[in-house]
Amino acid sequence: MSEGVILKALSGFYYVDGKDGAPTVACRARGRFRHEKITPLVGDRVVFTALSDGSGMVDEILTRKNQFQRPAVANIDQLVIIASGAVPITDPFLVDRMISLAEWKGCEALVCINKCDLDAAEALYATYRSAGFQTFRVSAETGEGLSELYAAIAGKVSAFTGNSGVGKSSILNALEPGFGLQVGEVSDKLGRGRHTTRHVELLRLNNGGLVADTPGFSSFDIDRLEGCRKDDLQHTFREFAPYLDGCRFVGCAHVKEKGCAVLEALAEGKIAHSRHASYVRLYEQAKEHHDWEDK
Ligand SMILES: Nc1nc2c(ncn2[C@@H]2O[C@H](COP(=O)(O)OP(=O)(O)OP(=O)(O)O)[C@@H](O)[C@H]2O)c(=O)[nH]1
Ligand SMILES: [Zn+2]
Repeated sequence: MSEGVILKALSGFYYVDGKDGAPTVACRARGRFRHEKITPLVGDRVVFTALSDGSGMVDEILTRKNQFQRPAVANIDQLVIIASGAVPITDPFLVDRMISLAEWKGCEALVCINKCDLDAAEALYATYRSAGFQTFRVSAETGEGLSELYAAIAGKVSAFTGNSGVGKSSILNALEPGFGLQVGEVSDKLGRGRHTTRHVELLRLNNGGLVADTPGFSSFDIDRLEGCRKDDLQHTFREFAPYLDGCRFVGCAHVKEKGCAVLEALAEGKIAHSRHASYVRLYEQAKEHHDWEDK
């Protein structure tokens, strides 16, 4: 028996990495997973048995560190959130929602601003750096900044996400020329075919990292932060942490309360306005959702 990672799931087969250059093994899952209603996921760390015909059998799924429903992946170490100050300009709210999702699921959030050859996006860069995130400025076009990004994903399991046309495929191709992912004009990509279900796959980098190929913001399960209650949300904004104990009222929502230490920090410029605005928007969503759900 060996240990490996599921890189791809397709038609009942799970493609498990062959460590140290050994070929990927196409495995079936033991029947008991079906009886126990457990579906192996891409990213799962598994124990498998190689069979004499070259195929294999997944015997055991090791405990997951986290899991996402859309795309269906497990054990993501970090979300690499790609943004751009050039067309198509990224709405910071979408970045903040992804960051909260990452924090909620227990993975690191990295912010990577692409298309710096066209626009350096100083404000975005300053916002995320000062909020305490690893923030990169890159250009898939010129190669600027890519070596820092490459180093940050070495040895980790990363999922790249970002609005359509921001350059996710271009960055991955520039990092690993062997990938040959399809890059398109923004307008071409809006046509038919873009909405067909895509299978997630983990791609292996030469630096030991694995990356999930490019799900867009819309395909990540971010419509609502699954299970994240309005009172939990404050903890997904890491730059609020130093102030959370300083509010006058226990259970302060940090929206418009008197004596709120978060709002004071906002007024003093210690918290970015766009970040707090995203918090308020997510807070309202969480409130509505759970009011509805609790009835
Ligand atoms: N100037 C410039 N153009 C870029 C850069 N990165 C990507 N592009 C262009 O932006 C367009 C979209 O790039 P993609 O890599 O296909 O974007 P994507 O994020 O993978 O898009 P989806 O697959 O729709 O989610 C292409 O025309 C790229 O050539 C960059 O750093 N600078
Ligand atoms: Zn407060």
